[in-house]
Amino acid sequence: MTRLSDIMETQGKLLYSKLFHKHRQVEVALNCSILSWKEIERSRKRSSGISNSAETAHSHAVQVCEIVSVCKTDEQENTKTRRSRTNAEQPSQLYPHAFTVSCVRRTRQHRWRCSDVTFHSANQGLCEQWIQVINEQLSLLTNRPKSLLVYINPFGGKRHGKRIYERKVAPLFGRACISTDVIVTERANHARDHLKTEANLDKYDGVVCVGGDGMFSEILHGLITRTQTDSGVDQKQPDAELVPCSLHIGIIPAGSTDCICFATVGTNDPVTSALHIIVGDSQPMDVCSVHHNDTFLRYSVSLLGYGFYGDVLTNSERTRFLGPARYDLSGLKTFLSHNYYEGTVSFLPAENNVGDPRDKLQCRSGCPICQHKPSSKDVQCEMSEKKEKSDEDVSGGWRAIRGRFIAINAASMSCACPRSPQGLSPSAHLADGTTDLILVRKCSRLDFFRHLLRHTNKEDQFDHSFVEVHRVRKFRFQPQQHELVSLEDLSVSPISSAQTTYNYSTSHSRWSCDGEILPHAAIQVSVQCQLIRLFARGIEEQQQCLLEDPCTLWALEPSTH
Ligand SMILES: CCCCCCCCCCCCC/C=C/[C@@H](O)[C@H](COP(=O)(O)O)NC(=O)CCCCCCCCCCCCCCC
Ligand SMILES: Nc1ncnc2c1ncn2[C@@H]1O[C@H](COP(=O)(O)OP(=O)(O)O)[C@@H](O)[C@H]1O
Ligand SMILES: [Ca+2]
Repeated sequence: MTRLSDIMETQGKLLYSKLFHKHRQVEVALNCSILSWKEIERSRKRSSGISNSAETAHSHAVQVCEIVSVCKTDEQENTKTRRSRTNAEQPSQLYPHAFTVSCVRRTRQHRWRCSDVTFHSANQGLCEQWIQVINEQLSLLTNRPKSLLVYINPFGGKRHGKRIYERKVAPLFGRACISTDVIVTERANHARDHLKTEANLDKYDGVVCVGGDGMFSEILHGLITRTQTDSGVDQKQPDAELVPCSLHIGIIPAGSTDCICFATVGTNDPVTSALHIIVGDSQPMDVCSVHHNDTFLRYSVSLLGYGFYGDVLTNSERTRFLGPARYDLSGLKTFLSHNYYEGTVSFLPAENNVGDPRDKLQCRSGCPICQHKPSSKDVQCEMSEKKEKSDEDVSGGWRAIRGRFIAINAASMSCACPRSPQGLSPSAHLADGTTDLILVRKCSRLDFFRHLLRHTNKEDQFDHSFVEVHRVRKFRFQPQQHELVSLEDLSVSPISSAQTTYNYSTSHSRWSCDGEILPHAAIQVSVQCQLIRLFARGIEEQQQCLLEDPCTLWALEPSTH
């Protein structure tokens, strides 16, 4: 059977009608990618040569892929609108039928909102036809999730996770006809364990995490482990070729730092995140696998931090009851302690085609550097070419730096968050298969303060003599001495030698791995390119927002006259 929309498409537009919007007559047109409308009277003036500067404000357009839903307007709503005007000649009284289109509207600072636009008509059949044709177009958008598995951490951040989901997110999912199974976690690792073994993942198009970076880490581990188990891959092998996860992960921010959400969406706002999930955005993301000798420890997507950030996290656990403020208090305490740690960092630099941490080419929506996904074979190939070219290179391209460090940070993404809107490494990429290794050597308190302060403004935090940064594919860290003695032995009783009294707890820091403490200081890290995908699109440039502005889109449309 030929669909109505197929017939209309052969005539250029899927649908075109004169309808009423906000008591004014408008021309409404739909093609396969854009729904647009403009006031008839004003557009006539324009065609007769009268000033058009004000008219563009009355022309609107929305991309079909950013329509959340379309439905018949509630009869009561419609009556209310009509009664609100006293004039008996109001067109909406003469045109009692209506349909409402809900769509994405961009507001300030990368925030999205859901806006309703209602069109009226005298003809009920015409309204039904509009609803049917728009719905047909929406059903062609196959990237949109229809069924989601939602995990809520009720204790993350300010403990508002459940309320945020129920009040701000669930109604939007309902409007977009997305079905959900919701699990409110009852203990730490509940979500991870459920994903690993119990959940029937065939039922879902994605998993939603309501919580902070720690909760995201649970979902990440559950999903990666499950994917490897189902594909027969042993993730514990350091050289295992991991299989990318087929389900997307959505993040509704309800934690303390929420840097993974902030760095992939541009804001920590539950409604914005819900809308990115609804429209089925897709952002691939690198995952670091962390091993101790040949033992698998954890995965990381944001910050692996030894020294300062490891200590901030360790010290903050005791004051978890303070919520997000625990990090500021612990940050101040750690800053005043001004500890440094000795060790050797070895790393395998990335090839030149992925840029440099100081090139100021920030990863944004549609980032060209992240478009090209090198296979592990490509990487091996480029590495061996590099090795051949360098005569003096006897280490397979690896470099080693020994020193005393206040902080060793590996940022696989910018780690932008409200505390640091540009992040720890502003030019790090979400999906280029590399991590930015930042080494902050021993320096004065004042110098370290200056370095920290630059994370809060636009100054270059790498422009210090005691800071260096490298874009790497793999790295290792070996703390000074006693790395083979277990943590418990060392932290309980300091080991004495003839000349020195050695105290593990002051000479070693701990690694913070996306907000979780690792049990070993000696680690090996390898970046797995684009192992997971989020319901996000990366941070949109200002320019991209402008292009998607309704007025601009209308100007691009062919005339309907
Ligand atoms: C002088 C002010 C300096 C401010 C410097 C801010 C740098 C912030 C960089 C944050 C990078 C965050 C990377 C992500 C980490 C998260 O995985 C992880 C877990 O998140 P979750 O709780 O949501 O699960 N979060 C964290 O580890 C929290 C890191 C927060 C660090 C705050 C540091 C504050 C430092 C304050 C120094 C004060 C010096 C004052 C001197 C007078
Ligand atoms: N029901 C629960 N009870 C206690 N801890 C939980 C529960 N659900 C998740 N967690 C754990 O809480 C920790 C912090 O969660 P997160 O949502 O990241 O909040 P925050 O950003 O405040 O740290 C995570 O390590 C997670 O494993
Ligand atoms: Ca990266």
